[in-house]
Amino acid sequence: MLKIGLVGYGAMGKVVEESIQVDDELAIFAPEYDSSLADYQEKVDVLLDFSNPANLDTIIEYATTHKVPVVIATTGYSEEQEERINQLSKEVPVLLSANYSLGVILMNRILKDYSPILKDYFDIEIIEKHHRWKEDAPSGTAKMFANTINETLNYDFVYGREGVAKRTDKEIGVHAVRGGSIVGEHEVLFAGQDEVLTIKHQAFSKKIFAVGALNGARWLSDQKVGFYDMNDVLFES
Ligand SMILES: NC(=O)C1=CN([C@@H]2O[C@H](COP(=O)(O)OP(=O)(O)OC[C@H]3O[C@@H](n4cnc5c(N)ncnc54)[C@H](OP(=O)(O)O)[C@@H]3O)[C@@H](O)[C@H]2O)C=CC1
Ligand SMILES: O=C(O)C1=N[C@H](C(=O)O)C[C@H](O)C1
Repeated sequence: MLKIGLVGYGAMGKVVEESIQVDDELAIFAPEYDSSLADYQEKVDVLLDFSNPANLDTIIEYATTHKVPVVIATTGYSEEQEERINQLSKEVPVLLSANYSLGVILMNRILKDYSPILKDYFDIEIIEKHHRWKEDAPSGTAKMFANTINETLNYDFVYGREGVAKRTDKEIGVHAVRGGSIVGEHEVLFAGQDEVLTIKHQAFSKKIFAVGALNGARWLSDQKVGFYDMNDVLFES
């Protein structure tokens, strides 16, 4: 039985709890459903964080003190925080993904393989859509896609456009839409002359993120100290 220390009991935390309750191999451990790990009376096997970047200090302190692997799902970290997560991975196993759905991980792989070809023919724009309660913009997934596409390009990222804002050849536009209860949509447009190629992922339920992150937690519990992403979970084992 793997004891999951759930950090964050918001919209995603509740869906994670539901997913754990129907799984005989997992147990949830978050006694007060409080984001403060100081209340944990018992050592958990893996921390699973769906909360807020403001919790990072507490997570690092708990993980390093108890030598517990950490699955990070929270998005919106600053560069300085990303560097601290990197340092954390030198002490405990860390799995980080801005999106734990299978479709998005596969889409990222498609973008990695095909953007180097497509970039010679098309302008690239990313559009993400999320629910009205989302705090960070653009989404972690949109940033992941932008970084993947840019691996071989070194273009500028342009976040939205306003006023006189003519596009250049060497930019990737990134656009965030917020409204209603949209679970999560990510679209990458490859726009050419008289034709547009679109690669798109739509999430219809938050369950896909919870299930993916729990699979990641199972996998991470057997790993050595290091920094991992979902490619390691899905394709390297
Ligand atoms: N990687 C992935 O696949 C996915 C990642 N996410 C990310 O997970 C995170 C949580 O998403 P979601 O559950 O929808 O968000 P919610 O706002 O619904 O929940 C956030 C949770 O974090 C807690 N929290 C702790 N500290 C803070 C703080 N300083 N400010 C705000 N909240 C805090 C909240 O506690 P309280 O209620 O007491 O404020 C709440 O329990 C987000 O960063 C989101 O982008 C979401 C879906 C998929
Ligand atoms: O906040 C959300 O809801 C989501 N956040 C993640 C992100 O920022 O990419 C993943 C998913 O799209 C849902």
